Amino acid sequence: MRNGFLHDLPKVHRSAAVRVAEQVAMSRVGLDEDDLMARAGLAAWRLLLDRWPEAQRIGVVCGPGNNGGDGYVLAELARSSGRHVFVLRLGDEVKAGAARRAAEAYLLAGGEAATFVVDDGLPQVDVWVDALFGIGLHRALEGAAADLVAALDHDNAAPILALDIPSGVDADSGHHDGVAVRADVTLAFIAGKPGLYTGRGRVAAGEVVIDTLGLADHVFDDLEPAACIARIAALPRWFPPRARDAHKGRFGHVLCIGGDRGYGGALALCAEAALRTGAGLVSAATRAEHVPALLARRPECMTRAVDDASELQPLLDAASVIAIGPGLGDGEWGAAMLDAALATDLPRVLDADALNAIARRDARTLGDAVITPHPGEAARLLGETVAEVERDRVQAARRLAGRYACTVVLKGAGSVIAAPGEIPAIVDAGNPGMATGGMGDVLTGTIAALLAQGRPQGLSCFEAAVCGALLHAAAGDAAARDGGERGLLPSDLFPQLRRLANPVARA
Ligand SMILES: NC(=O)C1=CN([C@@H]2O[C@H](COP(=O)(O)OP(=O)(O)OC[C@H]3O[C@@H](n4cnc5c(N)ncnc54)[C@H](OP(=O)(O)O)[C@@H]3O)[C@@H](O)[C@H]2O)[C@@H](O)CC1
Ligand SMILES: [K+]
Repeated sequence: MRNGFLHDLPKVHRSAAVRVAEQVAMSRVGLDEDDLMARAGLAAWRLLLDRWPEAQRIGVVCGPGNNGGDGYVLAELARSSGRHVFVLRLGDEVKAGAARRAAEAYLLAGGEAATFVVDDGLPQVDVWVDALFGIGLHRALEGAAADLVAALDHDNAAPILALDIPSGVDADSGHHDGVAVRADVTLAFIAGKPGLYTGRGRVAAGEVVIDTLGLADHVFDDLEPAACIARIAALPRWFPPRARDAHKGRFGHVLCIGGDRGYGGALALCAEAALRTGAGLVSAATRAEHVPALLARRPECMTRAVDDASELQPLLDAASVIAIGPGLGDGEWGAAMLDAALATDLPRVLDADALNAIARRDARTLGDAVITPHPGEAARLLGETVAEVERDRVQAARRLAGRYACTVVLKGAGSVIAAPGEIPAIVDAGNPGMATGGMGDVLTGTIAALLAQGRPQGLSCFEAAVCGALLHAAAGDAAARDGGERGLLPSDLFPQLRRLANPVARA
């Protein structure tokens, strides 16, 4: 792995930044709103033709703003290409300017349009285009807009292409109140928006395609990105082949601590993930009763019985990175282990019961650490509700990173990684099959192993967290392709972790 590799990741921008970029482009290049709308409508029509070349009946739902304007441009292109096009609009008058001109051009050319009436239902079409609302949405959908979105959800079997953002989704946060279009494909204009990649917005967007509308990157030069997007395409650059003269001491020593009585499995998953992600050495410190099972399962892991913190000390002395939390429990034993781990200055990954303990203690000094909360743990760590965390996952991860002065991986659909002073990253991989017990333990071991291998070259906690969260999600996708999402086990990720961590060797 190389330092600074995150600089290459594609960036996404909030809607306010997109509007500034649009103004910069218009003033520098001499484009106007109609030009951009014409480009947006054309890009959408081309994508529709590419994805659904057989579609003859095309329905377009058009809202009152410029997102609707994009829809009218597409409708006219489809109509003039001989397709049967049907525009459904809301009762509202189309906003003056480019959107109204696009609507008038479609209607003057003889295009069909009707106002949506809930009792009439939806016409049968081959594809729907969602051009109700884009980045100008400021409130939850209600009335006819909500009824139309519900009809698209319940009374329609045709695929949906959303323009810019699925209507009802907040482009910046991905939040919606339960009423939002669920698209098969979303074509984002000018730049990706964070809300397309995480939380509910990720689910609503389906596949995301970006069209810059011909605007050069420099229109964003002075604008702080909202996040960068980590995709599987980055993995080969992050995992170059190992030096031929490498030795195990070069790849760090991960010490996994956890597995109070009755919780040995979580620690076994964490330790095996660290081994499969390429740590040079892996040790496990756990309750005596788990030692035989762990040794039998993975003799490569140096498993030790630890009853009190004094027995842990020699293991801490030998380690280069700590992974603590899986199966740690909420008893005195776990608390003593956590105290001993936090007393070192070793880099550490904290998960599960370690996070619950930290939330109870209100500790604020985690040092060189990665924490990997799911939304429930994040809510406890922040003293907020899960709904508050999920309403804007990027901001919640940033709040956590600020509060605990460490790197945060907020798990869930589109995991978000944040750290003080870093542009947050969103993982564009993973699937619902991964929502199962033990997946987090694998993530903890994966990140710890990357942290160990990066040292002493200086792979930061943030870099290891982004790389590890992507590797873990991509391994989950590969495992799901090989047998399906339902019934996917955390241990199914192990062969995939190894395969994905060796992309060059594989090619
Ligand atoms: N900017 C660019 O670079 C480019 C932008 N382009 C396109 O324009 C889109 C942005 O267009 P936009 O600004 O006109 O906003 P849009 O999303 O159409 O909605 C605004 C309208 O909806 C209304 N409204 C809002 N919420 C509502 C609600 N809950 N329920 C009901 N009504 C609601 C709101 O009314 P208001 O609240 O202001 O009274 C207003 O009338 C963008 O996503 C992209 O597709 C491209 O053409 C190319 C370049
Ligand atoms: K839309």
